[in-house]
Amino acid sequence: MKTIDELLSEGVAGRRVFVRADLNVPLDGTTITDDGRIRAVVPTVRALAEAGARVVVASHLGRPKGTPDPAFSLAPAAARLGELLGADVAFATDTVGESATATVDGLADGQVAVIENLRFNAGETSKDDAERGAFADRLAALADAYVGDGFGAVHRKHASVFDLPARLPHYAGYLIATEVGVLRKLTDDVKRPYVVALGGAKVSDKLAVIDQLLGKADRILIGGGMAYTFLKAQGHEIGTSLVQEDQVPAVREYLERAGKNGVELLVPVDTLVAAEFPDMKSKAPADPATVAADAMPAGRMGLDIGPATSALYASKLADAGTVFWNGPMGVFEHPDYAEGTKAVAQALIDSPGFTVVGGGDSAAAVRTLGFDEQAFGHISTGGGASLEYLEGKTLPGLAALED
Ligand SMILES: Nc1ncnc2c1ncn2[C@@H]1O[C@H](COP(=O)(O)OP(=O)(O)O)[C@@H](O)[C@H]1O
Ligand SMILES: O=C(OP(=O)(O)O)[C@H](O)COP(=O)(O)O
Repeated sequence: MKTIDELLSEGVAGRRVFVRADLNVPLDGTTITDDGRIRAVVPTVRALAEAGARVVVASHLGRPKGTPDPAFSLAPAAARLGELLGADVAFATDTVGESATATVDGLADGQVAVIENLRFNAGETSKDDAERGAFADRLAALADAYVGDGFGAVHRKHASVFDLPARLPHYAGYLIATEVGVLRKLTDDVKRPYVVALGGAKVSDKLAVIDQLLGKADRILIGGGMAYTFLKAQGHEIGTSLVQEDQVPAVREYLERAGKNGVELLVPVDTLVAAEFPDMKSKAPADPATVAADAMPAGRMGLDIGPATSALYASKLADAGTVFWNGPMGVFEHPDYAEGTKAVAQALIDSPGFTVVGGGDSAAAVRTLGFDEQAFGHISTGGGASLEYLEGKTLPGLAALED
């Protein structure tokens, strides 16, 4: 894999360099609530700009449906990137249209532009190779070289991640190099017990990862929106909680296999429930009840792990040699559902082992809940990407950067 340092040594002055970043940051309206992913790509963008490149930064944000949707505009991220760089950053209001072409054509050496959300185009995420390829062709017309630095998206076989690097001289950016360097430690030299904590809302993606983790981890702690598919698989009532019905049989099989393999696969013993998902705007008190995991009332939604589960999970982290945590334990953005996530974050800090927190929201959680980033071994910008790396899978966005 060639790195950005090789590109810099070849000389980039006057060349248009496409940087595929992951600027998928949490937003409250147009306010960025955690800018960690933007800060993470600054070294790459700054190095290119200082060397005189015309830098074209691209990313997805959220999951728009292949068509422009102002709620998912990258404009706030572009503005924040400009603040962090201490320079004007141009913004194209489309991705491969007139605005993008004019904006890139208007760049002087050393200037930076952000183009609009890649996922405003159906070609970005299409499963059809030709459709993705056609979109990648249009992206390729904007640049002379490609730097892959969107680590959080390298597990996606998307046009800007997988197809575009094949069309341009391609290099790995500083963030990808750092992330891979750290995660390699978790595959090559894992100190045991190896504990993986999983939560969050991308239930389908993350349930699939457990299959492989059962052969690698000593303990797997389940929380967040994933937990209720497990409780359902155990035959419990889960009310209106998040669930991945089609994966219930697979989860049942995981529970059985964990028992046979001697892996501790732990699910919550208690949970916080409420009548509805909390109002994130007002953050009004939600008044949840704590119930045993096998006694959830119908019509209620599980929104955090309960205190007994927090204590149990803390005890399972207390002697860990290695910890990987992806996915908040509850809807931490609301103060009434943040305790489980806080407890697990604190347990990682207290653990003697090497600790890695991965994922856009998990990283945002530890920062916005007031934890010191330095107290963790590594905070990764990738959740699903890190998990799939740890699974041992070939990641499209890394494979595409190989020579
Ligand atoms: N019980 C739950 N029900 C619904 N959403 C949940 C639950 N627990 C956690 N979440 C949500 O999961 C989201 C983060 O999920 P995800 O994107 O999978 O994590 P990451 O970005 O760290 O990989 C948070 O916004 C949080 O509110
Ligand atoms: O937020 C992301 O992943 P993560 O939630 O696993 O950390 C990445 O930006 C990938 O986004 P996607 O899961 O919509 O492809």
